[in-house]
Amino acid sequence: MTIKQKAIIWTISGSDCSGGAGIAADIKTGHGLGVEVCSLITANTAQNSSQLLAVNPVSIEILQQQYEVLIEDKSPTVIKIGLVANVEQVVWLTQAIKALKQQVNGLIVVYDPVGQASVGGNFHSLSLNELTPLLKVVDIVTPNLAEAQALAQLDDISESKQLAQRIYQAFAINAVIVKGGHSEQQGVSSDYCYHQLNQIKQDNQDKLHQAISYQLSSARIDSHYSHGGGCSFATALASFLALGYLVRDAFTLAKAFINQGLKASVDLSASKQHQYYGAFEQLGWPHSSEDFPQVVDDIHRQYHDLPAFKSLNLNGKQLGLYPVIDSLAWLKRLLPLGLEIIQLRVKNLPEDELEQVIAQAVELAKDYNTRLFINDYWQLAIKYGAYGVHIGQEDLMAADLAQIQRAGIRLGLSTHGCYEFLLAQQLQPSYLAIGAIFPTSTKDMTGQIQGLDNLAQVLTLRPNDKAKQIPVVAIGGINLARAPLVAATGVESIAVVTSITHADDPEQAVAQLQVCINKT
Ligand SMILES: Cc1ncc(COP(=O)(O)OP(=O)(O)O)c(N)n1
Ligand SMILES: Cc1nc(C(=O)O)sc1CCOP(=O)(O)O
Ligand SMILES: [Mg+2]
Repeated sequence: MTIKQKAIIWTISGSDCSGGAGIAADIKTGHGLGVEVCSLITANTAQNSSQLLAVNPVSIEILQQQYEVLIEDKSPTVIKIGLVANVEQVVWLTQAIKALKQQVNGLIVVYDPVGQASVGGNFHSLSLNELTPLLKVVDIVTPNLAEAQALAQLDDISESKQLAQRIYQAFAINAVIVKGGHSEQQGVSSDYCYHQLNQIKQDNQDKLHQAISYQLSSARIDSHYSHGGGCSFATALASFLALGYLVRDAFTLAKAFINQGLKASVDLSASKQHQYYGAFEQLGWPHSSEDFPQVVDDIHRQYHDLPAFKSLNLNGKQLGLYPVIDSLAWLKRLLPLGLEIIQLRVKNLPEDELEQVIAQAVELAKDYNTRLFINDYWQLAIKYGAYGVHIGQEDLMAADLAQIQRAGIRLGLSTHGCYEFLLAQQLQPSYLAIGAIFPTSTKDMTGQIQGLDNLAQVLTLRPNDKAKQIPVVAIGGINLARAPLVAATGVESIAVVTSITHADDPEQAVAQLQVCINKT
């Protein structure tokens, strides 16, 4: 058996003697998510379910000792900072992070700016001015609404978006996630992330403008067993980042982790007569689709009342092998092979030639029972009555989905990770593609390689009721050796380019790949 080296995160925060928050929450969270958690304790807090009695900061000397032993053989991938107790600690921590960033390539620092205890009382009396040097070296902050108002210096604003933007601009923070757990919004908990895709802390300021935002929303779950929920969110986020997830996916998984824990806490809450403030339940990797949030996005605001796209009408058959080819010659060669689906993916053809190719492709496919999807060119797909169109995430906003729907042609959507998968699933397309499963030479998919575990994970994001599940296609780097592993996840279809177009015998490659995917 090979044992995989675990990713290491450091938590730099306070100890909570009641065991619910701080270091205790961080260790339970990280452990359940499969990362190794090392701790640097900043303070020993005396608290229980009704009061915060004392915060006893540790000295800089003790912090330095913890740092020195850890850096020797437990270098972190991600650092999560929680309670920082005084100005001396801010100064020390700022220097330590600067030094670590020189030493550890790609280090990410997440700061959960805990200020007040939920049972009342302050953890520190640091002013914003005093905290600013630290804020300027961290990459991600995860304030709740009150903490965001303090960081943004906008006490009368309760809109997460505005607060996040202000914090982002004031401190050049790579991602600001404003948690909605304590907001006044009726029945809904909405978390907002303002994120700059390129790492500005090691880059130039021009890129400040390329920010993108993500909003996730769930039904509010009220539980008195939520002590340490904020720490757990930040540590879950840090753990998912350490495991290699992009910010948008780590954010989504962390929100699902919190929903899962809060739901488990509800029963415990109910069993207590009075409002005992118990510890948040850390239950490991979130698996149930019901714990995952809704993605709130402009595209959904625009299309919230659009009905589901037409189905692929498989009548119990498996979608199977999905060749993606780039010419009429390939289409003519593959159509007679009895495939359920083929995609024409043409790049860089002059406009008039492109239109001719699409028109002819649709005409050719009419003599076969193969579903022909046109990649990218949705207007031409509608014009020539193609069976369907495949659209990528980058083209989603520009495409007129209502027009595609009215034209009665099917829609396939690309996704890369759980955030995009949830977003696309809400649009109810005819199929969902997920990639790139493996590295591929066909397209630059840097940073978006899913692996088999992620493929299996997104498949669980579909509703439990099989009849309501949208078929999923796996794509990217799939060859004959890997196809059985992909098929074993239960995915309905595998899409391939080079495994067919670069094969010595493409017809044989089709037959062999078909066997792999249709066997399951
Ligand atoms: C089945 C399938 N999945 C994903 C893609 C990729 O589409 P997109 O993201 O639009 O990228 P391009 O193919 O246009 O480069 C696909 N074509 N088919
Ligand atoms: C076109 C494409 N889209 C991907 C995605 O993940 O969205 S991966 C990919 C390339 C697929 O080619 P091959 O089978 O040669 O690896
Ligand atoms: Mg495309």
